[in-house]
Amino acid sequence: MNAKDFVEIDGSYLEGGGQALRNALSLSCILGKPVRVVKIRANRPNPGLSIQNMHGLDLLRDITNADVVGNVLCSTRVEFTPHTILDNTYRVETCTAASITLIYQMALPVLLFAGHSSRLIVTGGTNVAFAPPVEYMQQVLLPNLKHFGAGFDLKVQNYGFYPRGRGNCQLDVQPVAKLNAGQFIDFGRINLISGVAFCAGCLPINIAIDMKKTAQREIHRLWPEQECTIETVKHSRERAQDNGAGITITANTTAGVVLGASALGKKRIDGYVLGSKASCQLTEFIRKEICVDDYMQDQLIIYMALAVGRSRMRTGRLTKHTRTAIHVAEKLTGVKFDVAAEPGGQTLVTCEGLGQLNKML
Ligand SMILES: Nc1ncnc2c1ncn2[C@@H]1O[C@H](COP(=O)(O)OP(=O)(O)OP(=O)(O)O)[C@@H](O)[C@H]1O
Repeated sequence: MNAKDFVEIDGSYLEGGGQALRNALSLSCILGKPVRVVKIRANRPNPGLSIQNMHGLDLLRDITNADVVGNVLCSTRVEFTPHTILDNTYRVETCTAASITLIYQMALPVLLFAGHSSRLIVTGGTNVAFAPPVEYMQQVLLPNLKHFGAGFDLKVQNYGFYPRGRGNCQLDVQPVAKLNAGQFIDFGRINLISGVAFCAGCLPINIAIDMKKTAQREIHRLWPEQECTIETVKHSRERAQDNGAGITITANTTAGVVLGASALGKKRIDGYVLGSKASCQLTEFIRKEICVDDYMQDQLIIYMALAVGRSRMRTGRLTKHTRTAIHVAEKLTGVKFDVAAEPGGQTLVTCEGLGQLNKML
């Protein structure tokens, strides 16, 4: 491969985390364009490929039978030349608490452009810091992806937490002929707030109950009449071997908006603090009447770039993650994102997508 045949992505740009690498590699596979990612995760305390990135990279190599240079731990430079997208059952065993959802974040868009359905079984962490909790993927990403005509089925066999992981999930993906343009413009009215507060291992169910009560109190303080159902769960030993606790809550509106917020227990777990953190985040999104929450923003950019037609999302201030995702998508697809600040403090992001068709169908 000639040096000039690679599209080069600077992994230190803006956020400088793993997301630039994930988006660059996913787009490389879908578009069939070789990429070179340099200065990988330059702004992280431990730069270069993380274990999670390595597993994701190897997975995409297997899915597209790609030629890869630089797929070793801590590598700051990778060259990736994809071939055809192959549907199959893929297994990834991270043997750590590497985020399962971030590995899915990388592979999901690619498998949507396969010829048949695929299954992706991954072991690692289901609820770990700096990554979407598995409940967020099920309750927030899935309904948001439906706006693009895409979907998946995600089953959690085991929950896994830092440091040992040992979670296990199965993702089933049906391919699409194309992605529709996503419209996230009208807020509508809140019709349901719901969620799940969990604990596992030696942690008592009271922690989950504290999370639930605090979150409900915060919601009812602002909207006394609002229905807010939060399930409390203590995962059995069969389904979660280690200690862990967290809460994910979502708000659904009459216009089909789904916003999510979460909190994850770390060393000293206080159910009141976690419940308050997640509910304050969610109420902030609701008060701003945004249609895409702060975490979903960056995760939707790749779908907007590939869709047929003009996608629109009304969101809050753009995060660095989102601006990074836009930069990578523009560089690889050639599409242009328009970002406009709105008087109410919201931001309108629009993009005429590339109109990528699934060549395998
Ligand atoms: N609490 C959360 N809820 C939903 N999504 C989250 C949450 N925390 C992080 N994310 C998402 O996880 C991704 C994290 O990307 P980032 O580039 O920061 O990865 P990273 O921390 O560098 O990890 P790595 O380098 O190991 O890939 C982003 O898509 C972000 O929106």
